[in-house]
Parts: sequence; C-alpha cells; structure tokens
Amino acid sequence: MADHEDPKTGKKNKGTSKEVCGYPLSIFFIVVNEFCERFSYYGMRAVLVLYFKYFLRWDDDLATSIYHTFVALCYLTPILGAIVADSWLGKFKTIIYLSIVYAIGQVAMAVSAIHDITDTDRDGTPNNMTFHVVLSMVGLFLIALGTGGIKPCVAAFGGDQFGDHQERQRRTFFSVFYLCINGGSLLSTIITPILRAQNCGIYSKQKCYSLAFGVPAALMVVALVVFIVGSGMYYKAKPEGNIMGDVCKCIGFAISNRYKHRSKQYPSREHWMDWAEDKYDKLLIAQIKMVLKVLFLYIPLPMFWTLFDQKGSRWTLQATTMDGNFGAIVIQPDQMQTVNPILILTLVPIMDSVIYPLIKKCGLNFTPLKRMTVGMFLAALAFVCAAVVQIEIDKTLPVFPSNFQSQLKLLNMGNHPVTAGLPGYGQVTLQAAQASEEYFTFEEDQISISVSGPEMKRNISLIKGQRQTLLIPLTISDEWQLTADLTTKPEEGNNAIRFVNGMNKPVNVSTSEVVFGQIEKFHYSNYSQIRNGRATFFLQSGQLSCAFSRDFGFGSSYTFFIPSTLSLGSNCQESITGAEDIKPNSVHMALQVPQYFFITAGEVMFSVTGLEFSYSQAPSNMKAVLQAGWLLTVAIGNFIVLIVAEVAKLPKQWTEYVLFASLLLCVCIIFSIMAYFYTYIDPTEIEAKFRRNVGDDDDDKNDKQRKLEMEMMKRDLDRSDDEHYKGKQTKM
Ligand SMILES: CC(C)C[C@H](NC(=O)[C@@H](N)CC(C)C)C(=O)O
Repeated sequence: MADHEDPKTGKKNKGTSKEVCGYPLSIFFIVVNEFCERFSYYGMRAVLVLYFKYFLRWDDDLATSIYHTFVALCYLTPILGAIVADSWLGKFKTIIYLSIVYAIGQVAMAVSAIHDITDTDRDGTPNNMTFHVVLSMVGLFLIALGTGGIKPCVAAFGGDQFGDHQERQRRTFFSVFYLCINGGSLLSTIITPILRAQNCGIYSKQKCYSLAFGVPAALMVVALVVFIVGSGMYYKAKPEGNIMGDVCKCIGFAISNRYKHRSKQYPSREHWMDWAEDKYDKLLIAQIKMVLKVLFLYIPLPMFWTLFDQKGSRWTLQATTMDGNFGAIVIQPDQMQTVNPILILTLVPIMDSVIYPLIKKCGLNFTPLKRMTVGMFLAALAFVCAAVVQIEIDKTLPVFPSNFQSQLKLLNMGNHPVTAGLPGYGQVTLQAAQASEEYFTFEEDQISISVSGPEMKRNISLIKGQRQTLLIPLTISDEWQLTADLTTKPEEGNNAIRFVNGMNKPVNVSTSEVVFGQIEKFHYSNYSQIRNGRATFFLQSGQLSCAFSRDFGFGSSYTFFIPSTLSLGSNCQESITGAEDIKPNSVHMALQVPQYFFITAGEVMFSVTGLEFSYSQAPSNMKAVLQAGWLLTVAIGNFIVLIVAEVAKLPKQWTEYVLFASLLLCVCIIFSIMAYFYTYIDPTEIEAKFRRNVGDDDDDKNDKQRKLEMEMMKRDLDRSDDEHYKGKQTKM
C-alpha cells in the first residue's frame, strides 16, 4: 500500500495527492468544476427575468419577485447541502448527487423555453403556458437546491485537499477559486444574452431562450464530468455520523443542565457549553465552541452583503439615468455590472502578489479579520461615492410637478406663428410647427389661454401632478387637444418617443424594430421605447412615403411633429421637428467606476478572506457547515435590502446611499471590536490534543498531567488573550 493511503481504509490521506508546484493536482478539477458551475448559474440568471417577462409573459412585479425569491433560495439551501455532507454522505458524494439534480434543473429550464412544444397553432407563442410555467418552476427549484447545496461543499472540499503543511497554498487556492467564480460568471453574462438574442424554432423563429438556458445546462454537465474525472485524486474526509443532530442535542443539554443548576450553590463553569460535559464528549464540546465563536463573529456580516447586492439593483437603476457612450463602445446600464468580475480578475492577483506582501514587508500583521474590517470600510466608501454621483445626477434630472402642481407645454400645429397668453408667464410666441422649450408650471386647476393669429381663447383644465402638452390647432374650428406626457425618466436608459400628426390624413410610423401604428389626423401616438444610437423612422400616408433619422442618447423623451405641409417629395429629415420633453442623461457612466472599484476591492478583502477564514477556523467535521453559515450571511444581507428600503422610504436616493454607508460603518466598528477579542485557532491541533488526551486509554501520562493539559486547552478556547498554541493563535 502506498504511504499516502490510509492503512485501514485504503483511501488517500490529506495533503498526499500528486502535487504540481506544491499544489495537490486534485484541486485543478475542483477549480475547473467551479468555473463551469458559476458559468452555468450566472449565465442562466442573466436571462431569467427576460424569460419571465417575454416568454412566460409575466408582469414586471411578478418577474422580479420570483427572481429574488429564487436568488434568496440559492443562498438558503447551502445549509441543507452542508448538513447532508458533514453528517451523512460526505462532501464528495453530496457534490456528485446535487450536481446531477442541478443539471436536471438546468435541462428542465432549457426544455421549458422551447416554444414549439406547445405551439399547436404554430403562431410562435406557446398554447399551453401552464406546461412552461410548471416545468420552469420545477427547474428553478432543482437549480436552487443544486447550486446552493453544493456551494459550501465545493469550497470546503477544495480546502480539504491541502495538508497542514500547505497553509499558504490553501490560501492561494481560495483566491484562485474566487477568480474562477468571476471568470465563469463574466463569460456567461456576456455570452448568454447574445444566445438569447438569436432566433430559433421549428415552426416559427423566436428569441432563443432554449439556447440561452441550454448552454448553461451543458456547462453544468461538463462541471459534473470534470469533477468525476478527478475522483481518484481527491482526499475524501469521511462524515462522522449525524454531527448536526449531535451538535443540537449537546447544545440543548448544556442549556437545560445550566438551567437545572442555576442555584448559587453550584459553582459556575468557565463557558456555558461546559455544562454539557456531564454527558458529552469533551472533543465535541470543544468543536461546538469553535463553531459558535465564529458564528458569533458572523452576526454583523450580513450588512456587507446588503450593500454589495445593491450593485445589481440600485446601482443598475442609477446607471439608467446616466450616459453610457464611451466613444468607441456604448455600454448599456445592466452591462456596468460586469465591471465587478472584471475588477475581481485584476484585483485578486494584485492584492495577493503586491499589496499583501507589501503590507507584510512594512511589518504590519494584516490578519484575516483586519482585512475583512477594511473590506467593510471600502464598501461603505463605495456607497459614499454612489451618493456623490447621485447628487450630480439629481442636478440634471427634470423637475417634475409635485402633487400640488401641473405642467404644460405648448405645440403650435399651424403653419403660422402664434402668440399665447399664459397666466403668470405673459405672452409666449411660437413659430410654425414649434413647441415651447420648457414646461410651464401652474398651481391652478384651470387656466385660460388666449391665442392670437388666429384669435382663440380656451379654458384648459389641468391635472395635478401631471405634465401635458397643449396642441394648438391650425384653425379656430379644430379641436384643442391635451396629451399626457411622461412624469418619470424612461426605463432602462431607453428613449421614449411619440409622434403628433399635424396632417389632414392618417399616417403610419415605424422603425425597423418598433411600430408606432396609424396616427389619425391631429392626433398623437403612444410613447414607444427606442434604444440609444441612431434610429430611422419610416412615414407612410397614402402615396407619401419618406424617412428621417435622429441620434439618441440615454433616457430622453421627444415628441416629433409631422407638419400639415408635409407632402409627396417633401424632405422628412428637415420637415419633421422634435420637441425635447425630457433631456438625455448627461452624467457619464464612467463616474460609477470609483464606486465599483471600492466595492470590488472591499469584496476581495472581505469575501475571499472570509471564505478562507470560514474554512480554517472550522473543526474538521463541520467545515461545510461553517461555509454554509458564511453563505447564510449573504442570504440575510439580501433580506435586509428589502426591509431597509421598505422601512426607510427616503425621498432622495442619495440619502438612502448615505444611510446604508453609515449603517455599514457602524457595523464595521462593532465588528472590529468583536474581531479584536477573537483568538485564531488551529482546529486540527486542538482536535489532535483532545483525541490524544481523551481517547488514548494506553496513554502513560498520569491523570493529573492529562487533566492539566485539558484545562489549558479549554481555557484557550474560552479566553481570547491566550497565545498558547505554538504562537499560532493571534488576535485580530
Ligand atoms: C458569496 C458570493 C456572494 C460570492 C461569489 N460572487 C462573486 O464572486 C461576485 N463577484 C460575482 C459577480 C458576477 C456578482 C459567488 O460565489 O457567486
């Protein structure tokens, strides 16, 4: 039998698998598995809301709530996976079984997105939507179970591959592991939206959601195969029975025993868990103490994730009010999120090979908990940057009417100039086919407007909180019309465009992507969303057919006026005038880069370190459980976003950013105090000593000596100021 194999089980011993440059070869399969799995997860997530909205035809509210429920579930299921792994199947088998569940879920999603399956009338839309909804919900449930379930196991299983002499390599592994997460997610969030945009189908061509889900499904199968291929090389720690059951029972016994002995006549014990000593093994009690110490330290951590997860929501919304034109490329608001994984891919190597060594050279002991504290501080700083950017944006946003005001714009549909008398604003002159530049604000319910050239006078009823445009007709006999204008910026950085037809006959307007439909004479169309860039509009009315083009930025709104003078042979490019109802975004998206930089630098210090810290401080039989505890802080963080945003209801977005920054700063201070009192431990060493002292009946040490050693170890776990273990234990 080879010396790297356990003589009893024939299985590999820890840290003895084949090595390449000091690293166990087995971790190669683990990091490739993680890369493919994250590709699969983030790729599917990137198109999920669009699938809900455009394939299942759900409204925005339902789509976003199901999406967030799914994401929250993905961070709750790790507990389940960890318990199964640590207590029953072991990490290896848990990863294999749950990966199969995960891959089935992804395949179910891909199948649910094939519209042809139920498209009996072959019109391109499914005829049995229930089938697609049920299949996709089952798919998402399996994915949440799979991705969440394996997450704590894969990280801990990777850590398991290193021997005690490979602490430095294990730290590097967690950094590379993080790089793979972000490499996979970056690639997939670029690729799957492209796949979705393709047209596919048997009977009719539709947006290809099946391909956008199918490729992540294939990557999950690849992840599973790669993991299985590495099978012979892994160190597989054996689960030690129902450890979570034992932990719960032991804690329960300690509490009830303490309660039974609450009277002063009983001497107090150093730690409340010591009340379990009457019934439970000292090793188990020591292990529970280790876990509880770390879990206690985790209490403030969800606040970091509360801020971190707003990248995908609030910050993306902020980007929709910004200008994404970078010259050579145009960045869409949701694409700004890719800055995070891109920065991770650059910052992790820089931190590991330059910053941390430099700090060490300066003689500073930049311990994991110090790094996490700095990470929190950087995240708070990111939100201060977000607040400053928001203040700049707010300065450029249009002033919409309050609930006590109404706003009115005038559009002269005639061929001659008119002068309109407006209460409080005097005389306003408008050329032919011209609109007033600004909206006029009124507090009255009704105003009287007199127009000269031709002479007209009308009483106009205004609606509080609304913006309207008054279409001043060509002749006295024509109808006066009021349009309902936008009182918010168009969504997702798009431009809201509509047309007013000043001609005496209907006109059809369209672009290559958008149909405005037929607009009756002297009427106006609904708003349609046009993306940034150049758009060409085609006009068609009887024999008349022409086109004109305009360039659009982000978040503007225009009313284009088709004049009565437009006729066969007219030059539409010159004849059609546009009134700018909402100015395009003018604050550049590049201003978001500092906030992305700080949150990502914070993530590297907080999350990469936290991942490794959770592994290194966990007892051997609860590695996955503590990883799951770490992931639970992410889930709680997500819930806090919903609660704080709902409860705080701040009128200005920048104040909400400042609130979140202040909350994290407070939490950061609390955490630094807690961290100061934390003593790093070496679980392997503690466990070994307990085993030696407790389990070895043939030990020739006398009882007194043994008792003394045990007491010392107990004190090491209970007290923070002891630096007993080979100087390995250091404070914060
Ligand atoms: C614990 C997770 C929240 C960490 C990790 N996420 C990241 O690394 C992000 N930088 C990815 C980005 C695409 C949002 C994960 O395991 O997904």
